[in-house]
Amino acid sequence: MTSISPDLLPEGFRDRLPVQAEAAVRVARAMLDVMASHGYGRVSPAIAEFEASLSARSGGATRNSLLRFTDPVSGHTLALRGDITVQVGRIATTRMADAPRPLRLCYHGQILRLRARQLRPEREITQLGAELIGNDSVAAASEIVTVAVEALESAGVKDITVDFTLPDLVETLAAKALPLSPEKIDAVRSELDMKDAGGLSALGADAYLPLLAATGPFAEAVQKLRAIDAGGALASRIGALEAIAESLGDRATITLDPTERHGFEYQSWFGFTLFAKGYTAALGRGGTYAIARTDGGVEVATGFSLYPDPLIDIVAEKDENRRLFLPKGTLASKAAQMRSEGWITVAALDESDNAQALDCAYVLTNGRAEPI
Ligand SMILES: N[C@@H](Cc1c[nH]c[nH+]1)C(=O)O
Repeated sequence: MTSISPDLLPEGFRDRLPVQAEAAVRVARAMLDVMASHGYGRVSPAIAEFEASLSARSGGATRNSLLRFTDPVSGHTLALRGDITVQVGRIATTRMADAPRPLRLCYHGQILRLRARQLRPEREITQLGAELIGNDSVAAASEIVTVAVEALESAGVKDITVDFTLPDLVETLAAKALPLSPEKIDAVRSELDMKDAGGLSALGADAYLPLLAATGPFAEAVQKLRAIDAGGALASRIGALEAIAESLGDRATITLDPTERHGFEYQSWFGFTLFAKGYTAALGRGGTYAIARTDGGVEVATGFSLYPDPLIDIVAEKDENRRLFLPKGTLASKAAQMRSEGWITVAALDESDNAQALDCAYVLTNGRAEPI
């Protein structure tokens, strides 16, 4: 493929050409079909919204990552969406506030980031996911993790790993079992996130050091976490993680990294990241969270988002070429028959059209598809 001139598109944006664009649709279709089959109704939120409401719902952390602009029509600052989950929350608590709970919704679209991230140079990213609104129980988390894994499987992803985390672990322990002054909570959280033992000691938070070791394959890591669990503050969390893990069975490898916070800006007691063999970056993320309601209350929810861009190129590469060249003069009825048999027909418009040049792997010869 010809290289792209750097001034054709801004950094981090890309066009998909035929084979990749088709693979993107197929991957999305397969994943959305899984969500639909579990009862998730599709919503399609707006690409841009008022910046103030979008960032208020995004949990401060994403405010600086939104791409903003002034709308010449309304005069307001708008932002391009950076996470469709937040928009689904807005829809659920406004226009669908009276819909029965639990409310199952799914979505698919492009999101935008102001800046590229270390492992992801893209700024326009495909996001696809499901949100279960009105429930953040173990049953809800088990369903969400299962649907997420099934959605990845539907796109041909194998050797999936689900990494569990406890996003509010530090707050939970700091409340009583391992007391911390409120101003230290954030600092301890970020040292744990960076796995920095020295940093923790410097903060006088040695009691939190063993948490760094409670990481790895689920069964062992959960035992370590239980051994640390001062005063049983985490007993119900540990039980919940075990129940979710059990519901997954041997469908995926499960690991635990209880102090992982990165990317879990608004999740509450449960979070998970999806990885798969052959992919360096995470393919998805999810967890439990709370959505602000218009009456000042909150509503709990559980959901996941997948980021399928890296697997689209792989699916595209594996694509079998089913393009069949139809020489000039082929009967329309024959062409229709070949399409109904699953062929992609490419009709010659004049005698000079060439099968190979038109990327066909087969030519219709004596009424049959013959490989070139
Ligand atoms: N939208 C979140 C994941 C998520 C969905 N629902 C709950 N959490 C993300 O992309 O990081």
